[in-house]
Amino acid sequence: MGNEYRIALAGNPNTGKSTLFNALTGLRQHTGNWAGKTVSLAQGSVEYKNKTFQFIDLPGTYSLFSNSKDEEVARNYIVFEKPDVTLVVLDATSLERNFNLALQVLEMTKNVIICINLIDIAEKQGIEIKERLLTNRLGVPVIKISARNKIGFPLLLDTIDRIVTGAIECQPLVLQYPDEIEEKIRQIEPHVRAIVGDHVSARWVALRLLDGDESLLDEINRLITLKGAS
Ligand SMILES: Nc1nc2c(ncn2[C@@H]2O[C@H](COP(=O)(O)OP(=O)(O)OP(=O)(O)O)[C@@H](O)[C@H]2O)c(=O)[nH]1
Ligand SMILES: [Mg+2]
Repeated sequence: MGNEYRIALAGNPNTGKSTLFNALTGLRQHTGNWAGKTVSLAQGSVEYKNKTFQFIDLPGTYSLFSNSKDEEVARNYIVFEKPDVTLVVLDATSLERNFNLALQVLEMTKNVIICINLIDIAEKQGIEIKERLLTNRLGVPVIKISARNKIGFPLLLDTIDRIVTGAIECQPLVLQYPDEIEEKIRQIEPHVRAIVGDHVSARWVALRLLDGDESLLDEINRLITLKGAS
């Protein structure tokens, strides 16, 4: 299945992930105007340039730590299932709040596209979004879309295609923490890398360990045990 790629949709609740998913895949997954609607992972595919893009609609979450089952589901999918590309869907009318999750995803995985959705509403409100500047700052493609009006889809599909073929190489911004934390990361990271290898970002795991994320440790333990048994 060399021509099949998995594309995950992540984002805050109510940013239009399921609307985008339905519009792209033609599947009629129920969407609603309230938070936390998506609980199971809907999947649907799109054929594009002799490739199959398998889209996975992740639950909407405000962060990707271990605060809830939904956060764990979305986080585990991005980190351990390793989709070929992760789309982060943001609400153009509340970018500042939405970027919190986008920055978390950039710490977790490399191949990311930031989709700034609800651009129709933002334009009506006079909000100007400089996607080129954002692309340069974040090191990954930033695309303006309107899922409901199917605006921006050709560029989005083409950008996915160019990432999976290697024509675009994402170089996500590495967030710098205060010196004290960076020093701790430097101490922990090599030990983490010895355990997780290149499969998961060692810097991200080190940060989560510093944060005392025990649920993540349990998940890594579970995966190592499974791997050892197979
Ligand atoms: N005006 C406008 N509304 C949109 C657009 N995209 C989505 N919406 C609306 O935003 C609301 C939320 O959309 P959903 O697709 O359910 O959002 P979601 O991200 O899947 O939400 P959760 O599953 O709860 O995380 C719905 O009322 C959509 O019709 C858009 O481009 N423009
Ligand atoms: Mg949804």
